[in-house]
Amino acid sequence: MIRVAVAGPRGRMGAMAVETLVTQRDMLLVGVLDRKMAEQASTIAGAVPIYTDMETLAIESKPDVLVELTTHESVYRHAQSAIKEGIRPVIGTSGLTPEEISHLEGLCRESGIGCIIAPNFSVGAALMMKFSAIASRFMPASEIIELHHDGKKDAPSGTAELTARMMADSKGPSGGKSTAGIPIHSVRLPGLLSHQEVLFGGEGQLLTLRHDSFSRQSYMSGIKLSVREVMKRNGLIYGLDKIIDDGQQPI
Ligand SMILES: NC(=O)C1=CN([C@@H]2O[C@H](COP(=O)(O)OP(=O)(O)OC[C@H]3O[C@@H](n4cnc5c(N)ncnc54)[C@H](OP(=O)(O)O)[C@@H]3O)[C@@H](O)[C@H]2O)C=CC1
Ligand SMILES: O=C(O)C1=N[C@H](C(=O)O)C[C@H](O)C1
Repeated sequence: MIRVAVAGPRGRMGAMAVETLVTQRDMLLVGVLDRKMAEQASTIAGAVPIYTDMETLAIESKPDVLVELTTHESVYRHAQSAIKEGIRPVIGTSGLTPEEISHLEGLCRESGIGCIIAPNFSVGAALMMKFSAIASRFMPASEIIELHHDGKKDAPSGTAELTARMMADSKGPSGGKSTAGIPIHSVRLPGLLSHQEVLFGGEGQLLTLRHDSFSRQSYMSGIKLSVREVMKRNGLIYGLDKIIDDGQQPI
């Protein structure tokens, strides 16, 4: 049994993750981390206790894995405390800086535990990133347009940042390692959920790679896979694409 905790259980993603994880036969939801207790309850999803600090959650519920789905303001703090408590983070929250990711990588190495940061848990988005990395070797002039619902708090999206990083890495040293070379445009509108286009311009041609999430269900398989995989791995993995082997069964 993998003992799992979820941070951000009242959120759009966290609530769906709780619903999904409680149904998994090889997982036990042992606690949730919220910043306030629910109005009149100290448990959710049956009898799962609600905690307001990581240390108490760690001591009382002893999770193996923390699924982090809060905000860019709290994810770094939660991830650091989890690793220090020997809890393996599966981070879906966007907004970690490159410096914060490097620091978490060091903490994981020191502690000898795994951590997965997946700015996008949907398999389609992971494939879009892989294909974009390949395309950028042949068509280096490119720009990213990410489009999200108007409730999204951060910009640019974590998906766009990882896509740009993978594209820059794939161009080799001359392409640079920063995302700065690849412009990212952010659109926030009601009616949208999560969408991204990567445009590659060439002489008399345009290649467009596009991914759309129409429902947050698109992320649930990736969350389940990440919880299982983080138990088998050591060190920090950045991107769902790194844990989807070529030729593997559809997730
Ligand atoms: N990796 C992926 O595939 C996906 C990632 N995301 C990312 O996941 C994150 C959450 O998105 P979404 O669910 O839409 O956002 P929501 O705003 O709906 O949910 C965030 C939740 O986190 C809670 N929260 C904020 N701070 C804390 C804290 N310190 N401790 C505990 N809980 C806290 C909020 O509580 P309160 O209501 O009190 O503010 C809220 O309930 C975002 O960063 C988003 O970009 C989203 C979709 C897919
Ligand atoms: O806030 C969202 O909704 C999403 N956030 C993630 C991101 O920043 O890339 C993943 C997905 O795009 C949905």
